[in-house]
Amino acid sequence: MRIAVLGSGTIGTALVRAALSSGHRVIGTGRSERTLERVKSLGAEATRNNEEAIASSELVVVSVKPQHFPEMVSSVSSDLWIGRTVVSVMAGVRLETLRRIMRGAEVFRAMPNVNSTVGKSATALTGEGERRGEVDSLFRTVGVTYWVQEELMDVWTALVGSGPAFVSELVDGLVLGAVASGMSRELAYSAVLDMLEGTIANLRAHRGHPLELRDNVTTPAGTTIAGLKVMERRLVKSAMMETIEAASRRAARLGKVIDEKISREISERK
Ligand SMILES: NC(=O)C1=CN([C@@H]2O[C@H](COP(=O)(O)OP(=O)(O)OC[C@H]3O[C@@H](n4cnc5c(N)ncnc54)[C@H](O)[C@@H]3O)[C@@H](O)[C@H]2O)C=CC1
Ligand SMILES: O=C(O)[C@@H]1CCC=N1
Repeated sequence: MRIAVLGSGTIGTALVRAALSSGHRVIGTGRSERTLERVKSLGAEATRNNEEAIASSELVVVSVKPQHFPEMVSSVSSDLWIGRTVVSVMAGVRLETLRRIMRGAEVFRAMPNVNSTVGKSATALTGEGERRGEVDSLFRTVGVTYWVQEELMDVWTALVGSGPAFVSELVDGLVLGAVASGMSRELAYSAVLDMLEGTIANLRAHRGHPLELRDNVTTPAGTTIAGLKVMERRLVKSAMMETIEAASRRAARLGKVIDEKISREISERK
């Protein structure tokens, strides 16, 4: 298949790589010379011209930032979408919005995460169409896939899309705590990553509630309960809950704002 990736940034580049590794022919677009050179160095074609990329491809991945989407689609002739399969990885932007601007295309949404750059994304997919299998295969090249109802995309975006940033903040906090207690940053960082990997393996092996693992670690009058008391006093769990809710609300808001811009764009075209 011939695949176009519109906006070859962090996620777009991971998908260019994935598509090439699956034997597809790929054309990536970007605005800067640096982006185009990077795409070429991976073995794909590169162009600034989104229309040229769409016209020559069966499957089109839209991986520009949501804020750049209205401007990007306004520079593309609406006829070009007819008969294409389009997959948007943009946060918030709804299928309904995509269908309205890309008449005649079958549209899907995907929400991967930055771990796609190391083949370890968990990607939510939604939408319907004949190329569902090909869309699934593309994202399985960068990790695991889950087909979900569109209603879940905003919270998925918060939990899994933004999740690596939240976990990185927690990792940084743990490392700094160890540094404050006298450990070198380098040793602490390596130790935290090993501890996280082990904890994930343990949670997956036991498949119970995470609090069962917590209780197995927590010795009466021991070290863990001393730390847990601080987490409880500082409302860490509550903060994590609010973090996911805030990010999810932001995804929904972004979708609404982009939908309004696209509606204006369509009425101006008429
Ligand atoms: N970064 C992440 O962890 C995740 C990002 N996403 C979504 O993926 C999309 C891309 O995000 P990133 O890769 O982080 O952004 P990025 O900024 O790294 O990449 C976007 C690329 O699009 C290019 N671009 C902008 N307007 C363009 C146009 N008119 N034509 C061609 N190229 C254009 C930019 O120059 C840039 O290279 C966003 O919509 C975001 O919501 C989804 C999941 C995770
Ligand atoms: O922060 C963002 O909006 C994007 C979507 C998910 C991860 N990064």
